[in-house]
Amino acid sequence: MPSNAPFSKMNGVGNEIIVADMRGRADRISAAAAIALNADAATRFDQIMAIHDPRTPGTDYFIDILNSDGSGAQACGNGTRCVVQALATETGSTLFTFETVAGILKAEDHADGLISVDLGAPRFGWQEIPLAEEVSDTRAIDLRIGPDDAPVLQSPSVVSMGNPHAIFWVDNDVWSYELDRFGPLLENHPIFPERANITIAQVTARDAMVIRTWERGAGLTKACGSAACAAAVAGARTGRTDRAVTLTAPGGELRVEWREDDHVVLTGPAEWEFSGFFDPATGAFLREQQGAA
Ligand SMILES: N[C@H](CCC[C@H](N)C(=O)O)C(=O)O
Repeated sequence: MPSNAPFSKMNGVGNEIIVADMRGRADRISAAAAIALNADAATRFDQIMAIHDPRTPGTDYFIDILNSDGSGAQACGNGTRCVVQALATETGSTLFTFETVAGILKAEDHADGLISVDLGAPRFGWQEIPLAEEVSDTRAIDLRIGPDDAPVLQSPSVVSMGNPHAIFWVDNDVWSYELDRFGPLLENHPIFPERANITIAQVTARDAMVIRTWERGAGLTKACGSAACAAAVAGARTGRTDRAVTLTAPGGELRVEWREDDHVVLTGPAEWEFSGFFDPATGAFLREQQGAA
């Protein structure tokens, strides 16, 4: 039976992340293990970032991403920053190239303690997001919540950052919308065959917005990095904002730049909380005592 694997509980502006060290082993973290870890208050998480040995020359590691419901995700910006911080502490390197199921991404640990992740180019085609039916303009799709003549949320911009996102633009305070009630309906709406991450965004300046996200497979989170990227890109694409934006999520601030070369770069902090060992098959874990050898 494979032995336990080391993990660290971390967060990226409040996005709860478990970084699991699966290097040197062939097994994968099971959905059951993810669900068990999420059921314990000490290890409750939004995503697990599992670091595996590299599969492709030129990449440092392969990263598997699991949501707290056990499903897989293709991208996780905040989690990638946590991975960078863990690996930078271990190796002293500051530049990393990761492979995920969505492709290759590069990340950098800056001297000021912030970490940048290049999530690559956004995709706007309806098949790429994906949507269930042909939509010619993904800047605003026909989808609403609430009565037809007085919708509460409507006409989201949709974009893939490797994973599917819908951004609903709102005029009022983002806290005045019942995202916990609408989130599950929108995440699972038939227009999204692979479900979607749902964000409400209030633009407050050409370079600033406030966001809240209901994550696919994880529910309400304090921040979602790829959603911040999707919101910034959709803001610029619809003429609401410039291409460099500071986004305030419930857990803190993230900076996103949609560069002229089409790459989207997310910058923010990462924070270590505690470490331990867990069983990737069952999720049973032991917390490392601070100061223990
Ligand atoms: N928290 C993550 C995104 C997780 C997305 C996941 N919920 C999905 O199923 O796509 C982030 O910082 O980008």
